[in-house]
Amino acid sequence: MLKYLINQSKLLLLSASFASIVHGICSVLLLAQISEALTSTASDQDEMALIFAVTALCVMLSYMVAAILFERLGQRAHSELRSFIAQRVIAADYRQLEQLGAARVQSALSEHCTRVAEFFVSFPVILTNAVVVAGCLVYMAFLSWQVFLLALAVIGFGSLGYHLAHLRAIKHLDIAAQEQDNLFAYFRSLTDGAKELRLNRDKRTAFYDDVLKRSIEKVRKERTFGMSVFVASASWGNFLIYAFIGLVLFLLVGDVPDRTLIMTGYALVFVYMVGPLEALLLNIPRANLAQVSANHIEEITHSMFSSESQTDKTDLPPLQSIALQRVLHRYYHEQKDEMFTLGPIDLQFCPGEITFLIGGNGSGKTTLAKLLVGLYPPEEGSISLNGKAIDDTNRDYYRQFFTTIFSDFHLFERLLETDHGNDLDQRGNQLLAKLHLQNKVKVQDGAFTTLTLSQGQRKRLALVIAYLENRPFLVFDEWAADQDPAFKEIFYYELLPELRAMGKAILVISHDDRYFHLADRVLRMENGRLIFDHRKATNTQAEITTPSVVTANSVT
Ligand SMILES: Nc1ncnc2c1ncn2[C@@H]1O[C@H](COP(=O)(O)OP(=O)(O)OP(=O)(O)O)[C@@H](O)[C@H]1O
Repeated sequence: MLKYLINQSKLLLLSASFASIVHGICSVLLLAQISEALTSTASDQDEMALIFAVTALCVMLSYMVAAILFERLGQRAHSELRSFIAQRVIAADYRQLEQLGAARVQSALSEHCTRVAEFFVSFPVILTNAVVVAGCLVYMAFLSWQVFLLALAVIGFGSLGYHLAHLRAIKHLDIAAQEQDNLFAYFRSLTDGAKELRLNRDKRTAFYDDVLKRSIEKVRKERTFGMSVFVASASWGNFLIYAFIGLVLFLLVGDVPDRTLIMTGYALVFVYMVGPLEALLLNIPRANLAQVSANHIEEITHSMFSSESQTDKTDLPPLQSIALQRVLHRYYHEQKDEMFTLGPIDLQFCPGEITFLIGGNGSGKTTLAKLLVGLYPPEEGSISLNGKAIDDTNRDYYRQFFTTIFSDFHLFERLLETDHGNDLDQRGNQLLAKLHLQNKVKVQDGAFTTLTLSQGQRKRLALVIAYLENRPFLVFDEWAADQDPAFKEIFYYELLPELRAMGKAILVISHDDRYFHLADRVLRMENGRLIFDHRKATNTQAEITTPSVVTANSVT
């Protein structure tokens, strides 16, 4: 992931890195000049002052350029990551997304993105300071190769300790990153379960103490431990620096004739080098944290692969038929080690027909609807549209034939269809009046004026959108369950027949047995199997598996 971002902004990164390196080199040159000025007795002071001034100017300018470029890089990385993840989420197979869960996606889009973007803030600090330290070492080698060799030995020793600490710390940061995904799910429960938490004190206390607080604590503990290991290793590095300075000043240099002069030179280099070294040691953990987040984002986006080709805008041909042949879908419940199997199911749908899908809770009605509309690809069997088989290459195209209102439907504030023409507001408001919502909400500039409505009213808004979308096949999953009796009548007696008259194919998942007689066809499911299929128009009736389960009287 980091590599991808680095590749995306290669030129900017190269320029920023170049500016950082120039900054590091100029800083070391400045040091060399200070050292020379302190120890030399030369008479060309004016020339030295001029060179010093030019170098100082370069230090300032290169720092400014590097900082601005890296800030731009950080912001760009942040926005690119967000767009990248959002696009992957949009394109991902629906089932993958269901399995991944909203909390992990939220966590990737917010916290992990921020941490990766921070890499671009710590990167220039690391780069500049690495150059300063390297420059100081070169300067040291210039002063004495023995000291230089000792410095290399200390760096090697320090790096080994740092590497061992790194392995340990990363393990804990990984655990914290995983727990953070759970934490985001609990944060959602804070708002989604606001009513339940207020109504039940024990539940509220248990949720806060045993779930939320525990998770917050776990993230804190793991992250603190991981970062403490890094800080401890940074202190170890710090100690080594001072041990090195002591060794050089009191043992290596010894009692030489020019001791004061040599000591002044070394002292200056050391004092100058300590700051950058500390900054280096403290910023490397931040880069590591970014790497952990980048790995996490990669893992998440990897599990959101898309097996389908996306559809370009196409005009849909008239719907003639949709056929399901021996389609099958399984859900595996890992915790319970249980499998729910839907199918194999054979079905055919035609335009201008109202089909009711009925059956007990958990019998598989919604799952069948998801298979029918192409949200789930069949694990076995096939689906064909107008005689043409549907596969990964045309499933997105196939889905464009449907408008659905599932029980967990989502309303977008804007009417996002692109080809509504200029009269969108007018048509939207006419439909709002038709669905008795004209006093509650309006369509203005292609958007609803409010979505703060009752659940029944929100479902009517979803129906407005369904009318506007004007797709050939409509699927209503217990749409009327939240409607008052008067509007239920309107839905079943007026709206459904009107849609049928428009030539739409309609699948209504319903428990409203008072209206079953209005259907052209009734399907009943039980335990993932279609056990009853009755078509009124042709008066054909098929009891598909166990005839004793349903009697024709129950649906006619
Ligand atoms: N996303 C999912 N992941 C795993 N299992 C699921 C998922 N959705 C549904 N199931 C399981 O599949 C079975 C059928 O569920 P489905 O929602 O299709 O039933 P339904 O007939 O629509 O029920 P209801 O009338 O209560 O809405 C259930 O036993 C449920 O546990």
